[in-house]
Amino acid sequence: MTTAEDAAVSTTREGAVATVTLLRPGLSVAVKTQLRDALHEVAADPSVRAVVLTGSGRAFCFGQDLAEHAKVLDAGASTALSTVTEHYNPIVVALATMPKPVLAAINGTCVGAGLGFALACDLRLAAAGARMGTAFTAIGLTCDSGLSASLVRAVGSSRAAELVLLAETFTAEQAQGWGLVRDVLPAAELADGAAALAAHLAAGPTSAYAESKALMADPHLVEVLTAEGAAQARLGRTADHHGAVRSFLAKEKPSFSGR
Ligand SMILES: CCCCCCCCCCCCC/C=C/C(=O)SCCNC(=O)CCNC(=O)[C@H](O)C(C)(C)COP(=O)(O)OP(=O)(O)OC[C@H]1O[C@@H](n2cnc3c(N)ncnc32)[C@H](O)[C@@H]1OP(=O)(O)O
Repeated sequence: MTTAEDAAVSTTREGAVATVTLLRPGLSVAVKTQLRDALHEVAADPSVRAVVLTGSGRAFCFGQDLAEHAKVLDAGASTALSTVTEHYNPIVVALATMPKPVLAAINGTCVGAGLGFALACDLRLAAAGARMGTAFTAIGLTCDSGLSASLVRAVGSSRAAELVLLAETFTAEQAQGWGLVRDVLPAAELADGAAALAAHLAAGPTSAYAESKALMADPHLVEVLTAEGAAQARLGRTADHHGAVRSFLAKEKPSFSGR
């Protein structure tokens, strides 16, 4: 039973629209498990006909909580990989296969697995100036949360390679120019803008949306997620990854040996 102070994710309802909010930007085990469970709940609820995924405060999602992750790495915990199979992958599959429209309202910084989650949604709105990025290679990892396929599908292989290999952040405005984001709104108007679009979709032909999503979905999603998990398992043991996480937390520039 999650008590109020433990709540890392909240779900609110406005008519047939459910809004799932990440209350913390770092994907800790608590955030991931509560997000996975919240998405399963709204997916199974026939009275929910559209879903909004958003964050709170300045950030949408920072990706894996690196402070928590460092403890797992230091402990050499074999559970580290299960986070991909038990947390990340079920969240992405829930978003991508939910039989109703899912909007990401990107209220602020959106990087790493956070970007993967946003791209697993059907539509994206973003706050003006929100920074987005892949982040993975900057800490010696590769894509997960389906991003190795969803980013290529969204922006093309050339730009996807640039975004993954260079791990530079980009703005919501740039994302809009690439077709990644439907609309960029002033931060103060994002929630209302997302609510209006979600309400419009919630009043629409839900079965037709579900069938359309199924037809347009990536037929290789599960295969992609499995391959990403295997790659993360290999990379998660590298000195580069361990060193980069330590450097990030120490606010130092990482150095990479290439292994
Ligand atoms: C040994 C056995 C191993 C077995 C196998 C292991 C498997 C390993 C793999 C497991 C699966 C991993 C899945 C990974 C998913 C991911 O998402 S990886 C990517 C993680 N995210 C990042 O790397 C992003 C890091 N953050 C940044 O790049 C920047 O912070 C930013 C997001 C671009 C924002 O920059 P800016 O606006 O300049 O703000 P900052 O000052 O940098 O940050 C503000 C505060 O927030 C803290 N913070 C930011 N990101 C994180 C994070 N990811 N985790 C924890 N904390 C974060 C940052 O430290 C600042 O904190 P304060 O200094 O206290 O304010």
